[in-house]
Amino acid sequence: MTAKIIDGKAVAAEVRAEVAAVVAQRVEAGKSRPGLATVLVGENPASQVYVRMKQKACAEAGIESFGYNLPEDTSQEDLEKLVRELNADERVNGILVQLPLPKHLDEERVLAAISLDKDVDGFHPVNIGRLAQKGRKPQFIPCTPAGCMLLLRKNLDSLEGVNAVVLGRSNIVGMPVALLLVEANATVTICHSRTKNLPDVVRQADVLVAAVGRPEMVRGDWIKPGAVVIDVGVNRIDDPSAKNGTRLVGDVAYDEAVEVAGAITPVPGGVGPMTIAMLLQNTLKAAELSDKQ
Ligand SMILES: Nc1nc2c(c(=O)[nH]1)N[C@@H](CN(C=O)c1ccc(C(=O)N[C@@H](CCC(=O)O)C(=O)O)cc1)CN2
Repeated sequence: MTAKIIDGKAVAAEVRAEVAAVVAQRVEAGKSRPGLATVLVGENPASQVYVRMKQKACAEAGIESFGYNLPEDTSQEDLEKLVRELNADERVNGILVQLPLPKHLDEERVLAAISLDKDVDGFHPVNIGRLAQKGRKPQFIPCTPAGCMLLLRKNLDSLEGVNAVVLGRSNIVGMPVALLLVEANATVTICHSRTKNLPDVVRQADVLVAAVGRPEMVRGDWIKPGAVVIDVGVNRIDDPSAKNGTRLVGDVAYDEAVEVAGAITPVPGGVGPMTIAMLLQNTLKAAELSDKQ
C-alpha cells in the first residue's frame, strides 16, 4: 500500500486564509495592520527567493512588509543598529533576519538583539530557552518546527508515547522540533552525523522528521512500515531530464519511502510552504500582543 501524501501546500493555504481573514477583521475594526520587517544581508540566491516569497505572502494576507536588503559586507554594528531601530518602529510587529548570515556576522548576537515581542522567527535565546524548559511557554515558536507539528497533529490522533526520531540537530529545525515533540509527550531520539547504526535507529520511528539537508539520504528500507514521515529537506540536485536541469528533492528518497510509510510529506509542497504560513501566523500574534501593550 502506498502512503497518504500530506499536502503541506493545502494546509498552508488554510492557515494563510485564516490569517488573512483575521487581519481583515482587525483592520475593519480600526486596529493597526500587522507589519513584518524582513532583513536580508548579502546575495544568497536561495535566501533572496525565500524573502521574496515571505513578502508576497504578507501582501496576500494584508500584512505590511518592510524589506531591508543590506550588502554582504555589512558590519555587526550596523546590523544590530538596524535591529534596534526596528524594535522601536511601531509599524513593525515582527522582525525576520533571514538565515544564514554571512560568515563574519555573529548570528547569536543579532538574534538576541531582536525584541522578544517581535521575535516572530522564535530564535531569540529566551524563546528557545523557554521551549527547552518544562512548563514554560515561548512567546513564539520557530516557523518550520511549528509547521511540522501542525502537519503531525493533522495526521495522527496522538503523539503521546510515540517513538519520534529527528534526523538533524540544527537551531532552525532539528533541535526545536525535538523539543516540541518532547512537549507533546513523544519519546524522542535525535540523530546526527555521529549516530551509530543510523538506519536501525530510524527503523524504530513511528514518526520521522528528516532535517539533515542531504539529498535522499533516508532510503525506503530505513522506514518502519506505516510510519509518518515529515521531510524538511529542500535540496536542489542536477537532473538533465528536468526543465532547467535541476530539481528539488528532500532528505528522504520519496519514491522508495512512499511505498513503506503510512503518510509522507512531498518535496516540494510539504513542509516548505508551512514555514511561511506559520510566519504569517506569528506576525499576526505579534500584532495582537502589541494591541494589549
Ligand atoms: N530567518 C529564517 N531563516 C531561515 C528559515 C527560517 O524559518 N527563518 N528557514 C529556512 C528557509 N526558509 C525560510 O526562510 C524556507 C524554506 C523553504 C520554503 C519553501 O516554501 N519551499 C518550497 C520550495 C521552494 C523552491 O521552489 O525553492 C517547498 O518546499 O515546497 C520556504 C521557506 C532557512 N532560513
